[in-house]
Amino acid sequence: MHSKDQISHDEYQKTADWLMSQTKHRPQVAIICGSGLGMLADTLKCQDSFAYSDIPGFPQSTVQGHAGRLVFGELKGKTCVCMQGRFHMYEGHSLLKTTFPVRVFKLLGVETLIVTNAAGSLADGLQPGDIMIIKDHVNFPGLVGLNPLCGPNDDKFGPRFPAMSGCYDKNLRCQAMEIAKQLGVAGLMQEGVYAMVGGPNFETIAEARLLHRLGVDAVGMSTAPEVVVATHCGLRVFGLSLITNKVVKSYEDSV
Ligand SMILES: O=P(O)(O)O[C@@H]1C[C@H](O)[C@@H](CO)O1
Ligand code: HPA
Repeated sequence: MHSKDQISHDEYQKTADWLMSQTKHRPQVAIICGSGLGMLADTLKCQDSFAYSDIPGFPQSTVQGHAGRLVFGELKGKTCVCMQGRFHMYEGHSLLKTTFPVRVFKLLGVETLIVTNAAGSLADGLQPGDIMIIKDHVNFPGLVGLNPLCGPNDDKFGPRFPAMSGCYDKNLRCQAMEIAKQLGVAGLMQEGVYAMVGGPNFETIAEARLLHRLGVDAVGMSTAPEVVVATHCGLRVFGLSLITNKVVKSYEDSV
């Protein structure tokens, strides 16, 4: 990593200070809305919203279906901040830029990060329209050193070698399943393992078979770097994948 790619603590703090000067909301929960899930932010009450282009230091979203707005407000009695649109490695952002908002959330006083994404299913039991509660992830870019924590460690955020076992909070996963049962939608939900690939191309059949054999249930191109950075700085994490497609695993099914 080049030193020009580094982001100083002051830069995160400046963005957090600017946001706190613009809104009275002090969120406990941050929600990153994946592709097609941005409408959740529209349901917040007493909204204050900011275009990413107006927020000092914030990266810009280039993906269709991502509005590029940070929305503060109340959701079921909790003060939240929602990202309508996230940053992906395949857009050309450095991993520190893709995860920039997570550290800003920490400085705003957020305690819990909810990550959502669109993902392709590799598991027989996960159909398009189902929701997977993420119980763990395989961070393929991270395994080969494409990790936002590479480079000098910022001790003010967390330790040099943070543990990632249990990074998806067990209590939150259990609560989500209980609530799904109460709402009568448990049949659409199950826990599973998400894998992040770099993208932007979708998987070859050989790659899909490899992921399946490795125990991956759903695959996408985001989320893992945000969760790594959130866990590093002590945020509690809950994650959901909205299954948008079945990944093609058979040469007979390919077009
Ligand atoms: O932000 P997310 O992860 O929902 O973005 C979607 C899913 C894949 O990462 C990528 C291609 O579909 O866009
Ligand atoms: N592969 C990778 N990323 C994805 C997919 C997929 O099949 N669907 C949605 N995001």
